[in-house]
Amino acid sequence: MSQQQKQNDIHWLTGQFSDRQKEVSYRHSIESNVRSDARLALILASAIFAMFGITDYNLLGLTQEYYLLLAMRITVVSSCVAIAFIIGKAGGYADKAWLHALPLWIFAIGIILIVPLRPESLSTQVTSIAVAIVAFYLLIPNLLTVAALASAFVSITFLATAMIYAGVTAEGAVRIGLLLAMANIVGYSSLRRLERLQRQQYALLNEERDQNRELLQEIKHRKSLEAQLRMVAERDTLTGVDSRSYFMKRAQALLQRSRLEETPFCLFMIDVDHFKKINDTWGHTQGDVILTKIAEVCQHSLRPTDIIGRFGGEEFVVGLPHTSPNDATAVAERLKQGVEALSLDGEFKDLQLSVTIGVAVATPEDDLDTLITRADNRLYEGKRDGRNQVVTSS
Ligand SMILES: Nc1nc2c(ncn2[C@@H]2O[C@H](COP(=O)(O)OP(=O)(O)OP(=O)(O)O)[C@@H](O)[C@H]2O)c(=O)[nH]1
Repeated sequence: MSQQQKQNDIHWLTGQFSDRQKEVSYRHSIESNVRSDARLALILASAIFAMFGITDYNLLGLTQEYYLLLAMRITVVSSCVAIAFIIGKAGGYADKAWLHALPLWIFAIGIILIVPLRPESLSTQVTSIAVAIVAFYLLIPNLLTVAALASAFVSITFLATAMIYAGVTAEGAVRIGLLLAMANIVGYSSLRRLERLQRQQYALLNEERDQNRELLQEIKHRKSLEAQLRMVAERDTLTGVDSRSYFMKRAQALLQRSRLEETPFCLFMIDVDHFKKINDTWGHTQGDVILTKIAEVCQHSLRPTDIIGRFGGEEFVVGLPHTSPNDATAVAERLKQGVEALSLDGEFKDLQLSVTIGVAVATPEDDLDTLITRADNRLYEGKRDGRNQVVTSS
C-alpha cells in the first residue's frame, strides 16, 4: 500500500480516516457546514421534543408527573438550544467534537426519563425512540462513533426502564429490542456509508488538487526551460548581444518594414582592430573579457530600437531602422570613439583599443545579404586604409 493509499484508508467500523492527521484536516474542511447544520438540527429536534409536552398534558393533566416532565423538557430544550448557540459561535468540529456529542447525551437522558413518568404510553414511546435513534444517526450531524454510542445507550436503558417501570415482559422486551436494533442497524449503516462517501470524495479532491499543483509546477519548470532555451538561441553567450541567427531574423523584419514604410535603414559591420595581438599577448580568456567590454560600449551607444548582434569572432553587426546615412555615420563615429575611450585598468592599462566600421545604407532593391556584403566591403576598405575609422557607402 502506497503512502497516499495509507493516508486515504477509511476504518471499516468508524467510517473515519485511519490516519489521524487526515481525519483532523477533513473535519476542519467541513467545519463551517457542520456548524450551521448542527445548529439547525438541534433547534429542530428541541422544538419537536418540546412539542411532546402537549401529549404529556393530555395524558397526565396538571399532575406532579406532568410538572416533572415539563421541568425535564425545559431543561433539555434550553440546554440544547444553548449548545446550538455555542456550536454556532465556537463549535470547531475538529477540536471540539465533544461539544457536538453533548446534545445527543442530553436528549438520550431526557427521552429515558419519560418512561418512569409516563409508563402507560409505552407504545408511543417505542416509536419515538426508534425515530430518535435514526435522528441521532442522520439528522444531527455527528461522528458515527458518537451517534452509535448514544443510540445504543438510549436503546439499552429504554429497554431496562421499560421492564422496570412499565412492566414489559421478557418477550415484549425482545420484540422492542429487535425493533430498536433494526433502527440502530439502519441508522448505523446509512451514516457509515455517508461518512465513507464524504471522506472518499475529500480524498479524491485532495488528490486532484495535488495533481494540479504538480502540473502547475511542471508548467512553470517547462516555461523556465523554454525561456532558457530561447535565451540560448537568441543571445550570444559571451557578450549578451543577439546571436547571429536571431539578429538576421530581426534585421530581415526591420528591413522589410522600412521598405514598406519607405523609411531609411542602415547597417554597420564592426570589427575589432588587431584582436589577434590581444589574444596572443594576454590569452583567449582575457580576449573574451575585452570583447565583452566592447560589446557593452557598442550597446550603450545605440537607441533601444537599434539592434546589435555578434556576427562571428570579433565582428559585430548593427541594424539601425529610421536612420538617415548622415545620422548612421554619426552613430558609427560615436561608437568608434566610445571603444577608443574605453578605460581599461590593470594589465590592460596601456592597451589602445579601436574598431573599424563599415556602414551600408539600404536601397529599395537591397536584400539583407546584399546590405551585409556592402557593409563588409566598406569595412574591408577601412581595414586596408589603416583601420580605426568609419567608412560609409556612397
Ligand atoms: N578571445 C576571443 N578571440 C576570438 C574569438 N573569436 C575570434 N577570436 C580571435 O580574433 C582574432 C581575429 O584575428 P584576425 O581575423 O586576424 O584579425 P585581427 O587580428 O583583429 O586583425 P584585423 O581585424 O585585421 O585588425 C583571432 O585571433 C581569433 O582567434 C572569441 O570569441 N574570443
